[in-house]
Amino acid sequence: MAEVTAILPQGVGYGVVLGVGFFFAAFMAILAQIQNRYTQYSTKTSEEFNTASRSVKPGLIASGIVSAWTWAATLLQSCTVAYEYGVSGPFWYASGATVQILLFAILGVKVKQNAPRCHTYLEIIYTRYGSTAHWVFMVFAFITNILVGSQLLLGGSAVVTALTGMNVYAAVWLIPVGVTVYVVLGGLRATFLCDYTHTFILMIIMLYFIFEVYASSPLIGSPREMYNLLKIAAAQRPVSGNTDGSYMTLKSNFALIFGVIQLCSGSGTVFLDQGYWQRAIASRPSTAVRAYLLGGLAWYAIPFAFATTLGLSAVALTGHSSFPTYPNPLSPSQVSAGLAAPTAAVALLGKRGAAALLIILFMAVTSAASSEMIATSSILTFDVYKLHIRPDAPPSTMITVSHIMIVVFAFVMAIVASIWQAIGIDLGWLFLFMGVVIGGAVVPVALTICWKKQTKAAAITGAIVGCAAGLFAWLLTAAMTNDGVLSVATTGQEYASVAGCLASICTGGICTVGISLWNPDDFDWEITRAINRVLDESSSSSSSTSEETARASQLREKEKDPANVEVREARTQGADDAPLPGLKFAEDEHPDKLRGALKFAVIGSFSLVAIMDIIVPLPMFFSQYTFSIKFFTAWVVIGIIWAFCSAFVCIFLPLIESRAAIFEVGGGLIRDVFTGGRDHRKRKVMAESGAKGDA
Ligand SMILES: NC(N)=O
Repeated sequence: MAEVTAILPQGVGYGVVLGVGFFFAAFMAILAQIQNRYTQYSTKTSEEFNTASRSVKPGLIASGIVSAWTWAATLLQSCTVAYEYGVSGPFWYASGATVQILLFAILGVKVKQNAPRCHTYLEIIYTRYGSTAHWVFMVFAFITNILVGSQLLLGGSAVVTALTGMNVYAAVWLIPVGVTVYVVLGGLRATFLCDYTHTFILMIIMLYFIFEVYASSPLIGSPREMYNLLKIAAAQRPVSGNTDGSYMTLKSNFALIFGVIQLCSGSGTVFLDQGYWQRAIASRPSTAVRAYLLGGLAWYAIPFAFATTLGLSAVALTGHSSFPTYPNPLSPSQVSAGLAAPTAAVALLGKRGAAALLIILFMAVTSAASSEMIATSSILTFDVYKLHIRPDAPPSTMITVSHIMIVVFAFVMAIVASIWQAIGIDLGWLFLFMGVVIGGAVVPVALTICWKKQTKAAAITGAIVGCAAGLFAWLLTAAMTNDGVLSVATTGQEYASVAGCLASICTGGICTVGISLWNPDDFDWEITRAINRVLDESSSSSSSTSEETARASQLREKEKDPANVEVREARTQGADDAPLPGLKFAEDEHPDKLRGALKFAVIGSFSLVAIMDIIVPLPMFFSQYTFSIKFFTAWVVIGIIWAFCSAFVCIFLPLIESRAAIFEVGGGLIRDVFTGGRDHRKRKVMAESGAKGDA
């Protein structure tokens, strides 16, 4: 097997992992200071730290969704399937994993309708089904976060090592360091802002690769040349299961199987990951749907355009002397480790390509890892510590626990990734395995917030039986298709994985629906609507810190201004740990008002899913169509236009929406520069004296 020799010095690996990590930590520290000084939101309150005061606008939520859902695998595995199956690989990677984000728009509205003050989806499970179900689903939630977190580190470290020669364990342990610091410093809102900058950089580098490959590279430089090179590749290395072995057809049996795996496993990694619930919780009620639909559509372009660029470049350039393993193709283990994208980047652009790939990957890994960290920390804080250890914990303790749990989870991610590395599990294997183990809990979790007839027994049985059925089908298929041999290689094959994923998700769904219909519940949503309402109404007393009381007073002052709808909305949604008594639903939070948003979510998400997963691909699959040069060019151009639209959503929309806040912060900074901070101190003293007067 030809090795991929490190093209960059080790120092660059350490420099990116530590240097860029600490740069963002410092950036986050500054952002948190600015937020605390110039806005009404303080990172020192646990509501703000964990829910961003439920006031974030759709553009920033969409950019946060894109950043959380852009894993190392989104860049690497999408290129792997492009390398293995041709154009259908990126298509199924993107179409299979956008669906869950689009459908989550429905859960986003449901959570606003039925549990508007929850911090985690597990609080809803606890309130509806009690302690046993809470523990069962907490295990599924932790497995999801640990699998995703460790997979991020595994994929990220494999590429850092391949490109720079950095020790793989050093990469696994050092990548989370900077992220931990910045998440602890900033909490959820500042994490969104940091995610925004990561996504900004990621989009720019993706567009750089696209233009290099399809416009300026002397090796490819146009869709026509790519088309010709892919034709030559198909003659030399035909793809098994594709029409005529072509790389330019959606009639690809293994890509279709991969698409089904992607659909199932993506459902688990979205619906069971607190990170996506957290973004719905952080949204304004009226705009959660828009944020998820926009986020899903914007994310689609990343695997689709990136892998249609670099994954296909790897196929096209495998026979070129600049390819790192020339004259050999990548070995199966190199493909499974995710090396198609870095080898293509090196073949195209040498050291520049390696450096660009290293940075884009680091951006993806760190921003997705930050989402996993804050999500898991919220579960450990609200569901383990608050519910089961210290129900009367004051806000100041909750915030300390949140910080500690972020550090704990960083250690867990690194330990588990090191174990995978040591026992020879790579990114590809883990990617195919995840849906098998967590799929059973998907339908029970979704129905907990959507269906009043689901019973506790049905939810628990569905999740556990689904998981068991998935594991059984996975191992049985691996054994049956490999003469009884069970190994990492045989259990990492597509047939075993698709059997396990389908068995897990379908058995879980059938069990939970069947048992519920046999003896249905008639749940009263008022019970989950009351989650944290009592806490909100009573917590203005002793448990609040003086800063929180002062902040409550500031909010009361702002609230008196008839123009300040935003502050009233934040207040009624528990924006602070010390709100006023007698909270009511905000206007747009009332369940009846959200019916229109729900209808929009259902129609929008189902229509888009039908287009992406049925209407476009299936006729092209069954007609066995092989792309003509014109069709391939149009395919590439659509990818490029989509990438630009995504860049607009992720880069410009948050700026446009937040212009008032930017001016407010900018005004505060300018005032401070000209008054030496006296004006700010005066306002603070006034707010604090107002707070004392109120107390
Ligand atoms: N987030 C994914 N499935 O790339």
